Amino acid sequence: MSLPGLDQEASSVAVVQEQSNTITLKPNSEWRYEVSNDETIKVKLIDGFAEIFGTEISQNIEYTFRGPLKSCIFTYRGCKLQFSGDPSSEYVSEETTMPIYFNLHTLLEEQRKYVTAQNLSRKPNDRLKGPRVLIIGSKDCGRTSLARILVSYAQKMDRQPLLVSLNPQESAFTPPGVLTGTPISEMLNVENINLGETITTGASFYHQKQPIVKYYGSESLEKNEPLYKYEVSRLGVSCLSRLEEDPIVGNSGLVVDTPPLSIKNLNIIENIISDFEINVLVVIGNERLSIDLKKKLTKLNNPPSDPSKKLNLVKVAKSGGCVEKDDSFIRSRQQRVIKEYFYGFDKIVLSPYTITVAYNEVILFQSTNTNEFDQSLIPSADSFIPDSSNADRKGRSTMNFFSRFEPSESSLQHCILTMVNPSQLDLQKYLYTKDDSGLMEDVANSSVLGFAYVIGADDSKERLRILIPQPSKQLPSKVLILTDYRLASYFGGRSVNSVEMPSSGSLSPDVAPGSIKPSKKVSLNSCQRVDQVPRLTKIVELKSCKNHHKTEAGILPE
Ligand SMILES: Nc1ncnc2c1ncn2[C@@H]1O[C@H](COP(=O)(O)OP(=O)(O)OP(=O)(O)O)[C@@H](O)[C@H]1O
Repeated sequence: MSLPGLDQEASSVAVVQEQSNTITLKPNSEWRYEVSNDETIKVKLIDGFAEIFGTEISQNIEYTFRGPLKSCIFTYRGCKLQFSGDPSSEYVSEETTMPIYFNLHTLLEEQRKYVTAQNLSRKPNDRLKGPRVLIIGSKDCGRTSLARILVSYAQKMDRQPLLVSLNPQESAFTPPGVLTGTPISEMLNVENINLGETITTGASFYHQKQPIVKYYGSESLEKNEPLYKYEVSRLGVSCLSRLEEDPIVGNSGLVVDTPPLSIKNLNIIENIISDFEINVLVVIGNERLSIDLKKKLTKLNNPPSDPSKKLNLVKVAKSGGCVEKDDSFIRSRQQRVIKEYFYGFDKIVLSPYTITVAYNEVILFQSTNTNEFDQSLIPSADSFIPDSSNADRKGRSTMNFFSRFEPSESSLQHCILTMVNPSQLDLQKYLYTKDDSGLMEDVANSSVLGFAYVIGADDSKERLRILIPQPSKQLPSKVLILTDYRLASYFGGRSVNSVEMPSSGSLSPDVAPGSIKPSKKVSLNSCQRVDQVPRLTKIVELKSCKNHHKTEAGILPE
């Protein structure tokens, strides 16, 4: 006997639990799941199309997701998933913000098309740049997820955008504590979201990413805000020159992910806008922040003479799936990323190298805590202009971003160090002198070569045992900078019995390269083409649209 009304309700739910581990998703719905620390779930797409933060997953390939993890699998057209393992939480939601994010992608793609067409008739030094997008919002509002979605969709359209991560707590493609800029020319690794494959991880199924990495060393912006701004500006210079030199990347633009920022961090936001020549500022789910930013940025900036530098503010909704990442979740993920940097994971096993170096063979720096030095030495925000003119460099050289320290067991045991390469200096002379003039600035301007882990420091023998990722009898660089990250104990060589590589499988993307033809009439609730939207005259709010219409490529939100 059935109760009146219940049948009707049951048929409207998006999920049908056919077996205990099979999930059927209706179009435009997502399966959200959480995996606890050290737990693993395996998921297979057995029918239809699905994606993880914009990256397509293949049918009949088993994907392994290791905790701690909070994530989702979304489908535009409906799909059937099978999973094994024990997620700590899992449910299906139809309240997705993906169509909104897709609309934002369409808006950016329109701008890329416009820029590509314009650049055909322009000289190399006069080329326009594709959209430069900055994503901001409060903690856990989904900035990183949106950044991944936007670069993945762009990559599916055969673009090569730069993914810039300015959040040292969760650096992209590296261990934490650094700022990165990475050209995305191939799909992202959905199983290993933070790290993925880089050139240090050897042969892999996924295309290896080659980030440019700048040191910051901490996740607290307050600890050394001048250094943070400085490194952001140096990364900005590198990223913009990549956009200028490489026409494919230049037409594709860049997407900048940030730490949680509020209106109190206006100074940092303004710096990022100028350092990366941002022209699309996306605020996630924070009405107050977008209104405050509109007021402040309109007041503080005169309209630029160059129309391609106009700044447009776009407000998008926060996904209901975004979950708060507590401190223990963040720490466990960071520890896992660091271990994987040295040892790889089940599918790509790495063998790091242990070397021994004498205390007097290395030059060690640590980031200065700004609370500890003379505030009058901090240059004003205006001096962090991405410009390498001599006057500017001279001004900065008075700034002590770093302090040198002597190696000892108490200061170095189990610490993570970054290796930087100030190549233009005769380092030998700095090994035996305390005069750091010239060295500090060179260190601040260098890129990070890689990371090292101090297994042990022996004060009696004055020797360090260091783990490095590449085969070498000596350190690739004698200049090392301390980060705030330590591992509780030496994690030792992990033994892994089998090395399994996923077979390639054929991809049938929801958004196949070149297959989507954005509707000529992109109806985005008052959105105009990004480069035509007047500067901050109106906050554009992207909304999802319930109606869909068929295109050659499939379903496209109207
Ligand atoms: N639709 C969704 N369903 C399930 N989980 C999601 C969804 N969107 C985001 N998440 C998860 O929510 C968490 C927060 O998202 P994300 O890391 O993108 O936010 P953030 O704003 O970058 O965070 P932070 O402030 O820590 O930098 C992440 O673990 C992410 O995987």
